[in-house]
Amino acid sequence: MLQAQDVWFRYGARRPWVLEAVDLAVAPGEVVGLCGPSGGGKSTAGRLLAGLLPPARGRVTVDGATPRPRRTPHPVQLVLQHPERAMDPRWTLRQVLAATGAGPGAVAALDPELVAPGWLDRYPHEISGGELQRVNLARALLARPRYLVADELTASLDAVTQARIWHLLLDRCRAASIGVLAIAHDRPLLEVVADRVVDWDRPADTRPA
Ligand SMILES: Nc1ncnc2c1ncn2[C@@H]1O[C@H](COP(=O)(O)OP(=O)(O)OP(=O)(O)O)[C@@H](O)[C@H]1O
Repeated sequence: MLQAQDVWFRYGARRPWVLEAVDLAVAPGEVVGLCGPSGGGKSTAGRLLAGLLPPARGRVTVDGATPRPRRTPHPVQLVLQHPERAMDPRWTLRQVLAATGAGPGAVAALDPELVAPGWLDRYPHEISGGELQRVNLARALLARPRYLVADELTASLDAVTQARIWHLLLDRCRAASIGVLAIAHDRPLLEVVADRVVDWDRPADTRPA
């Protein structure tokens, strides 16, 4: 189980709380949708769950334990909306994928449905946005995560590409019992892809400091 228990977080001691007493849980193989208003703290929660930010109070646990901060790869992988921002533009996609520590064999053996072999020697700007998001997803899966946090994974893509990427993600996560937290504004999308949807109805700017 990926769990946030009574988690509090703010970006600085004088800033308002972004997360207040948050509880969230994702079971192995479960797909949980997280929906809510802009600025409500969904992406912040995703970063805490992936170990990129520490809670001020409360606990984040992965299968009952608190992951060590520098343990690589982290058992919770975060996949963001803009893959190009998460990749070095001077690296080929083969280098990007190899940097996970997976090794050239694992990169070459990637499912061609996810990453076409012909893309590997191209640079990030040499494939489309939807194709690059597939590479980004492959990169997260190469880290052999127990859980994935998909933050607006397909928000800037057309409907056909969205469906293709979600199909690939759900297929692989179900096969490996990887739990998924899917963050999105698009509630109808979450209703299709998730086993259950959690609504956050707490815009940050209405909360006291
Ligand atoms: N690095 C940061 N430093 C300071 N404040 C931040 C930082 N990142 C986010 N915030 C603030 O924290 C609050 C929550 O932001 P967050 O991105 O988690 O919300 P969100 O629900 O994901 O929003 P959206 O749906 O618009 O992506 C916002 O008020 C935002 O301005």
